[in-house]
This record gives sequence, structure tokens and C-alpha cells, in this order.
Amino acid sequence: MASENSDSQETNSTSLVEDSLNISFKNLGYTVRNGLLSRARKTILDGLSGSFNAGELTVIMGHSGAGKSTLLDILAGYTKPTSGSIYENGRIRNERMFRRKSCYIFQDDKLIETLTIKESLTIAAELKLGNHISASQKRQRVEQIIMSLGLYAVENTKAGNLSGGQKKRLTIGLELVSDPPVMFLDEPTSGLDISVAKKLVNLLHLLARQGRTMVITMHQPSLSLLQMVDRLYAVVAGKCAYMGSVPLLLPYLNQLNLPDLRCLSYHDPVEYLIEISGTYEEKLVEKSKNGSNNCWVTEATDSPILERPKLLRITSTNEEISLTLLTAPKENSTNKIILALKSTYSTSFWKQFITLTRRSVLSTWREPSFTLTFISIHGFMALFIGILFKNVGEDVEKVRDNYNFLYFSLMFLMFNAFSAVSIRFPEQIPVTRREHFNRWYTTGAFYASTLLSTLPIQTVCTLLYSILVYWMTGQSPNLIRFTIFIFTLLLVSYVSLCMGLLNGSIFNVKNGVIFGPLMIMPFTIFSGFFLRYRDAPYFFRWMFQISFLKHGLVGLVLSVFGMGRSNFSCPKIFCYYTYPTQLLIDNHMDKEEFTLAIGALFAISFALIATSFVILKIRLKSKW
Ligand SMILES: Nc1ncnc2c1ncn2[C@@H]1O[C@H](COP(=O)(O)OP(=O)(O)OP(=O)(O)O)[C@@H](O)[C@H]1O
Repeated sequence: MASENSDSQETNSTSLVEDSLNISFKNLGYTVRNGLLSRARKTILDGLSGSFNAGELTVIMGHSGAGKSTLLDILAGYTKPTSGSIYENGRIRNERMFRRKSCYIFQDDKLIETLTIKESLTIAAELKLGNHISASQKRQRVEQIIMSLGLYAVENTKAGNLSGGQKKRLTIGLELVSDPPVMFLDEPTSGLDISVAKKLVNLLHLLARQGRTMVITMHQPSLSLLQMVDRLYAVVAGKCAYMGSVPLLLPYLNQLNLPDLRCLSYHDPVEYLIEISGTYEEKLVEKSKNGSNNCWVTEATDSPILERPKLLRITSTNEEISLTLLTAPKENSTNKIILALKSTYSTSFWKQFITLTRRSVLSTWREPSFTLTFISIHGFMALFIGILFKNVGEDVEKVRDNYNFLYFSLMFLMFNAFSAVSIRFPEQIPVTRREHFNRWYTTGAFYASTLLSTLPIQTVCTLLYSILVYWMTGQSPNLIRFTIFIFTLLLVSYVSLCMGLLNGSIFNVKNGVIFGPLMIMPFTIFSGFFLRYRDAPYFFRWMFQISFLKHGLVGLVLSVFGMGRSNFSCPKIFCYYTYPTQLLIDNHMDKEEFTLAIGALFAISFALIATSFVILKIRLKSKW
């Protein structure tokens, strides 16, 4: 990335950000249950107070486990505090409205790796900027961000191929599209080397200087980073050990008059504070009045080490950060009020749904290996099964083989649809969590677009397999039977896809692989293949009704052996299955009806969609 070469430019000292927000909080407390069954509670944050101003870069620092991320979660509105109040510009904040004016970038935020910088930003603009902003204004905004964040040289590079620093800048750029006056970033410099971290903090400093309230967490900012920090908020064991400007930290520490430790002027004061915070926790908390002591706070503009807003340009051969190019997207005030009253989203459900579906299709197009492998597996298996069960369809002596073939086809399509979604769906959750929290789109729009964008490939694969095996296994050349056969397999693969969505909305990829087969097992056992309905214990029979594999098997068996199929020709004196109905009787399917089986498959898929949607909604709201 860029080598630093500070070429400073003066900029307008007035805030470029409309609706600047100062945030303050009083007596914030957060406790959690010690264990699931325990009544005792563990205190994570203990009555903290503080204030973070617009135009300043504030760093929440402290030991690992001190409570920095929890405090940031609460301030961003991601977690509800158990006590205390949060204010914006001195008034109790309205959570819903605040979410429209702020963004939260989580630690290790993920990006859609297959999309280029320009594509990612364009989609962000589509989702985050309302219809009242014209397409050309949106394009202009995307270009501004690319230029401002020094991403021009890599604008057509896929996010997956970017360096750590470029990825962080892209994540910031995605949120900057809608120009939120408040930005929270959890550990933005983690995983970056010091020079890249310095450039990133510099960028955050510049963004703050444009009038934004920038709040970030860091374990221990180094001396070189401190020059760009306006306010430090030190957390120790859930309490505040210091809130104030960087230059005043040294006098603050010296005033503590600690018995055996003197803070020498050449010492890194932050390192010193971290060092003593464990031992002198009480003294520090008392002195800072748990964050409510404002004596050590100076306005950023009064700070002796910080000059009035200057924009640093970080230059290299091809990357240059210059925020002078970044102006607020123009929104007229009437539109703003309408948007504020209407909802917390800038765009309608349909706009979100269409944009997300487009993004999904683009992403799949960019990485065709999965699609091609999926299609190949279906084609290959169809040929293999076609050869293995060649012409069993008209052979009276192979009726049982034909029945086994039908069941295998169900299982094959079910497992493929289920596994593919179970793996791919949870991979999207980290990206979706940030975007959903930052009000890009509703859970409904995301869920509907995911469902819709997985259907075409599933349909193509199922059709490929079904048509090939129907022909190769020599089933009846009757259009109605053929249609019912295909339709049943399509429905079963769609229900399996919904099962995969359910599995993926509950578990991450690793657990999904372990628990997925367990989830499928009851449907397999009660499919009617291994155990017939009338042979099952009475109290287990309801399981057959909810087994989509049972209804799928009924649909397939009826399409091949039911609906008044004419008798098989028997080359011997006696053939057990001369009458196709014999197979239906043997498997207790003689009273089954195709329409009921199809109705049940629809009902089961709706139930699965509703359940996984509710679980996804809960999951996106929590840290799960
Ligand atoms: N929901 C929870 N249940 C139990 N303990 C929790 C919960 N949330 C946070 N904690 C605990 O609270 C403490 C503070 O966590 P937090 O993530 O805020 O720390 P941190 O300062 O951000 O640490 P790090 O820098 O390592 O991320 C930790 O000990 C953590 O284990």
C-alpha cells in the first residue's frame, strides 16, 4: 500500500457533515447471567459515563476483556444496556432514528469477495441512497468515495484479492456512501502492520475532522497513532480509568501521585496507564469519576498537538487519500423528513429485493466453479444411475429395483440441495449482519432474494438429473406421468433447499455439517421406505405426515406405478408385479393421492421458510 508522504492541504474548517452528533452516556451498566441456569449475574460494564464529540476521533482502549467491545456495542445500539442512558446532542437518543444516522463496522468484518470495489460500492449506493437521489448522483458518489479513499487503482479488483488495508478502507467506504454522521469501528487496526494501521487511523482522523463522530476501539494505541487521536477513553474492568485528550494524559497520571511509580515524561503514557490500570484500578476510576470527570477533556481544536483541520494526503504511486473530494450526498430536506417518518430504511422492500438478487446473481456469475461443479455432479450421477438402472421401467422383474431407484433419486436430490445451501447460506451471515444492522435492507428482502437466487440453479440441476434418468431407466413414455415425476422431484429439491436454509440459519458451517444429517434423519426414517406407515408404532405415525420424503416418494411411486397404469407383460407363468397396483399395496400407498402429497410438500416448505425466517431474524439481531 501507500508509503506515507505527508503533503498537507488546508481545507474548509466548517463541518462537511450535516446533522453532526455529540454522544454522551451516563451510568451505563451491563450485566449477563453467569450461566444458563445460574441466577447470579456477571458485571461487564459498571456505571460508566462519558461523552464523544463530533469532529473528533475517540479511541476506547483497554486490556483484552476490559469491556471495550461491549461498550461500543451498546453505544452503536447493537446491545441494550441493563442500566443507564445514552444521549445525542444532550437529548435522550431515539434508537430507531439513531440507527439511520450511524454505522457500526464490526471487528473482522467480511466483504463479498467476488465483487469488485466498484460493484460493491454501486450496490451499497443502490441500497443506502433513496430513490430521490438520481442514478447519476449515485454514480458520482461512488466515484467520489473511490477517489477519496485512494482506491482508484484497484477499483476493478475483487474484494477477495485486496490487501488488509484496502479491505478496511472498502468497508469504511461502503458505510460512507450514505454519509453517516456517527461511525463506530471495533478494532479497525487489528491484523494490520503499523504503517497500514497508521494510514487507516489517519483516514479516520480526517473523516472525524469533516464533522463526524468517530469512535473506535483499540487495545493500546501506539505513540505514532496517538498523534491522530483526539480523545482517549480508557476502560478497566468495565469502568472508566480516563477520559480526556491525549496531551493531558501525562499530567493526569502524574497527579495520581502513585507511591512507587512516577510517570516520566519520556514514558509512553498509554503504555503506562495500561500497566498500572490493574493495580490502581480504584484510584483511576475515582479520579476519572468513572468517566464523568470532564476536566481532562479539551476540544479537538484547542489541543496543543493537533492543528486545525488539515487534510493529509497519503501518497504513493497509485494510492492517494484525499477527502477534499468527499462531499455529503445532497438530499433535500423534505425528502429527509419523509424518510425519517416513513421507516428506518432508505429504499423500499422491492428495491432491496431486486438489488440483493442482482448482487447474488452477479456474485454467482463471478465464481462459476461452484455452479459448474453442482451441474456436473447432477449430470454425472444421472448417467451413472441411468446405466445402473437401465430400462428397469418396463421390466416386470425389476419393479423393486425401479422402486429403489425412485427412492435413491429422492435422496440424491435432497442431499445435494440441502448441503449446498447449508454451506453457502451461513457464509453470508457475517456480511448480512453488518449490512442489516446498518439499515441497508430488511431481513425479509435478504431472505427472499437468497431463496429466489438459489432456485434457478437448483431447478436446472434437478431437471437435468430427472430428464436423463427418466429416459435412461425406460420409464413410461407418457407425458402426464413424466410431468408428475419431474414436478415431484422439483418440489422435493425445493423443500430440501428450505431445510438447508433452516440448517444454515441455525448453525454456522462447521456445526451445520455435524447437525445437518441429524436434522434430515427423522424425515428419512419416516419416508415409508424403511418402515411402512401401518408397521410403525401408533405414537410415531404423525412423523410420516411431516416427512417431505414420504410425500415425495408417494408422488414418484404414483407417477410410475399409479394412476391406472396398464399391466406389465409377464414373460413367465407368474410374475408377482404383473399388476402395478401390487407395489402400491405392498408399500401401503394404494390409498394415497397425488394432490394430497403435493399439498403436503407445499405446506412443509412454507413451514420451513417461516421457521428459518424467524430464526434468521433473531440471529441477525443477536451476536449468535
Ligand atoms: N454475553 C456475554 N456473556 C458472558 N460474558 C460476556 C458476554 N459479553 C462479554 N462478556 C465478557 O465481558 C468481558 C468484556 O468483553 P469485551 O468483548 O467487551 O472485551 P474487550 O475489551 O472488547 O476485549 P477484546 O479486546 O479482547 O475484544 C469479557 O471478559 C467477556 O468474556
